[in-house]
Amino acid sequence: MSLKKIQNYINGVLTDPIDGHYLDNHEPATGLVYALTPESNEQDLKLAVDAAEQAFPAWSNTPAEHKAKVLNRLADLIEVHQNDLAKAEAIDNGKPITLAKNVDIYRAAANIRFFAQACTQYSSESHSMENVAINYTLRDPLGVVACISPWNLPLYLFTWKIAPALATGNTVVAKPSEITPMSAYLFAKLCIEAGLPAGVLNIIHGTGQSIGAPLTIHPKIKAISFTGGSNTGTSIKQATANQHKKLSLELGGKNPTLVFADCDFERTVKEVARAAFANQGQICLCGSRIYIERSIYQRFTQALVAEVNQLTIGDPLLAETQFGALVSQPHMEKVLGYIELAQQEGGQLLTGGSQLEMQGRCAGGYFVQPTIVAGLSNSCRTNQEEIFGPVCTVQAFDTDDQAVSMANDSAYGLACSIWSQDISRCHRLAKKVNCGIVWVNCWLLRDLRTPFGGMKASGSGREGGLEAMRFFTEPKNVCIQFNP
Ligand SMILES: NC(=O)c1ccc[n+]([C@@H]2O[C@H](COP(=O)([O-])OP(=O)(O)OC[C@H]3O[C@@H](n4cnc5c(N)ncnc54)[C@H](O)[C@@H]3O)[C@@H](O)[C@H]2O)c1
Ligand SMILES: O=C/C=C/C=C(\O)C(=O)O
Repeated sequence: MSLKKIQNYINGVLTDPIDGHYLDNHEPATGLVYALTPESNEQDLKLAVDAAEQAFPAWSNTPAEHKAKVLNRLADLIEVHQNDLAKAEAIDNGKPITLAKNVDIYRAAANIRFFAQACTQYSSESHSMENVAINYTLRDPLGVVACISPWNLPLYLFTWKIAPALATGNTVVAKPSEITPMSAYLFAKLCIEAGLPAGVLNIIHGTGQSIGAPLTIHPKIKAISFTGGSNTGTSIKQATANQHKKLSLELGGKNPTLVFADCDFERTVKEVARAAFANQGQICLCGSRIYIERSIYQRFTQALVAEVNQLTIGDPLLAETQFGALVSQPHMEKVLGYIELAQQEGGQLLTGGSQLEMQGRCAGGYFVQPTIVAGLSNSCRTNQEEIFGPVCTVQAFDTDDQAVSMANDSAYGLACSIWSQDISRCHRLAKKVNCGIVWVNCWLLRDLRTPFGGMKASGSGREGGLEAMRFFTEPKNVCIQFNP
């Protein structure tokens, strides 16, 4: 069987990489190579950046209504093709197809629609100095911007960046993860069908080393919106330090979940399990450090284990599957290594702990049991390092202050969830936890208008809603004095 070759999308055309180099693209559920991803080089990159540069004057002067029309057409096409896109995402990433359809693909269309509308409503501020002068603030697009995205929510996080970048009049060179390139490739075809002008969006495939790093330091790139690991974020910061580019870095997490005795018990068990294990724990927002008030610790952990043990684990392509495969063999090995470490550090497995041997089509897949570890202190590596897989720890706390200090005892600061019916307590703690996103009695509930991002090693800058519109534009104040 000949393998499907993914193509770059440069200047409005699907193109093969110039020197013909490809990487194997594995299906995580089977371990088999099913497609080839371009390992593009700097010549491909030059074509993409030049195309974006040439497209910038016309696109940046396109009326908002027209940009909105094209973007809405793209969102419509995502919806028309939602089943195919969800299937592609499940094959490429290993995530359950139902999750792909209801979260990844649904939200990809929603992102594009949101920013299509936002650009028609975005207006600049003015500041009157009574009868002396008026200031108004221009918000101009930046030029050619880079959008670099990871493998865990491939199309969703891709559109998370390119939708606001395009809506504000920038042109884009985007690099999806080389591990999950398929949905971005299919998306390129939809861009052509939607009539997005050539060069406005260019999608270039390849590794971080061959394309990611050269893209970030390219002198024509004015801003970088990056989602990925904290170490990669640091490299980008260092590599671009003397170039004065605008940077938005959405990085890793090691998110605390705080469960109080007065929570709505049954619902909290279900949601805390979902927060820890959705997408096999491969969401930067997953709650992987679970802190439980001591009076309910035993009952809650037992119920959590029971909840996790009844998850339907299996072929990502089956509608009933709730828990699929990890994204790659190296990632699976990393996660299994952490499970080993957790035990060396003195942790006890309450459930899980091993690779799962599957039957039939999925026999060679990268499946790891959802794993819950107890008995570890906060300071051990298992509780300090991002595992980014189906592994969480449980610990007991006695007081609100102790819960906050355990939550904040981390290099990361992305998200926290708090489960209690005492809303005053939730409000008090929400102010005290050091992270960019706090969910109270919910997790991953998203309003696209809200600021999204983290503190400390979880990144700098915010995207989402107005924050994204601001990131992708340069404010320029114009002060006009009236005739004295
Ligand atoms: N904060 C968030 O919103 C958020 C969302 C999703 C994932 N993440 C984080 O992403 C990580 C998992 O994703 P990953 O393994 O794909 O991350 P990664 O950092 O390895 O890769 C992310 C992207 O950056 C590219 N890249 C790699 N090295 C580069 C370099 N030197 N310069 C420029 N680009 C480079 C990759 O090819 C990929 O496209 C986890 O740490 C997770 O927490 C964060
Ligand atoms: O893995 C990271 C998940 C990011 C999610 C979002 O950006 C979002 O929910 O908007």
